[in-house]
Amino acid sequence: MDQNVSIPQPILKVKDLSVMRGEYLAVDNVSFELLPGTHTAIIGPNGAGKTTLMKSILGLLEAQSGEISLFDGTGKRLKRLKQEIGYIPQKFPFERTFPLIVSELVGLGLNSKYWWRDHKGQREIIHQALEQVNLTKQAQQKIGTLSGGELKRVLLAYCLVAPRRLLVLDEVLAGVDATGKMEFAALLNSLKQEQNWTILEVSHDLDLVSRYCDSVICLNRRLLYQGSPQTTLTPENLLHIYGALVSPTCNHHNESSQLPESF
Ligand SMILES: Nc1ncnc2c1ncn2[C@@H]1O[C@H](COP(=O)(O)OP(=O)(O)OP(=O)(O)O)[C@@H](O)[C@H]1O
Repeated sequence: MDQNVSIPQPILKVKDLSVMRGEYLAVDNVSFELLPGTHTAIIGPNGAGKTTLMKSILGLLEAQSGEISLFDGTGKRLKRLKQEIGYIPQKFPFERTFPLIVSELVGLGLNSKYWWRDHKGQREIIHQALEQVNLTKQAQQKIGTLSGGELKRVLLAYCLVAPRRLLVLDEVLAGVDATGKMEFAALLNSLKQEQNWTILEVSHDLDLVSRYCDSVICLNRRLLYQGSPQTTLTPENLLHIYGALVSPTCNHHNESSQLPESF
């Protein structure tokens, strides 16, 4: 065996995780691992515990039992490493009259690694992030005036201004139009391929999941299936997961040549 070949270590390990929401066991004994540079979707019906699982991984909800190991970090080190996680929540409630403009919101994503830069350097990083999500024209716009889809892209730009190792997205494409979804998926794909970002995404869009994700976690409180889109998104499994006949419109995994070239 070649001693020089390094086996990639998981960036995230979840073991026997159970999480209560009030009196309700929302996540029941779930285990999985994520390898760096992969894009994984969590799918499942409403109320399946997807958001609960995400929030627990991020340390926003306490687990009842089980273990979560992120970047192999513990204690203070883990706190610092958490800066390397980008998170876009399902809901982003804010006061719409609050006088914050797009570029200011994106700038809040600069973590301590970039605060030492002068204003010009910071402005350049913010500009590049807005360019990546195609929102440079909205840079001076008040955040309360953005459309739902634009706000999602601003939040992605917020994650892009600092180097991340893990991007956690909770139904980030809900409310984004068809072109926007394709562009979003293309950007995620390039972050994964060119910068080795790991992406963990809750999604109800089985078509996009089947096109762009490397692996799928099917959840309904318990982890029902895990594997590639081809092996998990079968009609039999989907009937079991959703209790109804649903299917991705087609199975086009690995058709990455169809991705738009830039956002
Ligand atoms: N604060 C809470 N108190 C009690 N129960 C809660 C609370 N928050 C969520 N739940 C319940 O926990 C379960 C899991 O909720 P969760 O939001 O994780 O589901 P989900 O899979 O993300 O759903 P969706 O696809 O609808 O967003 C649901 O039955 C929900 O009603």
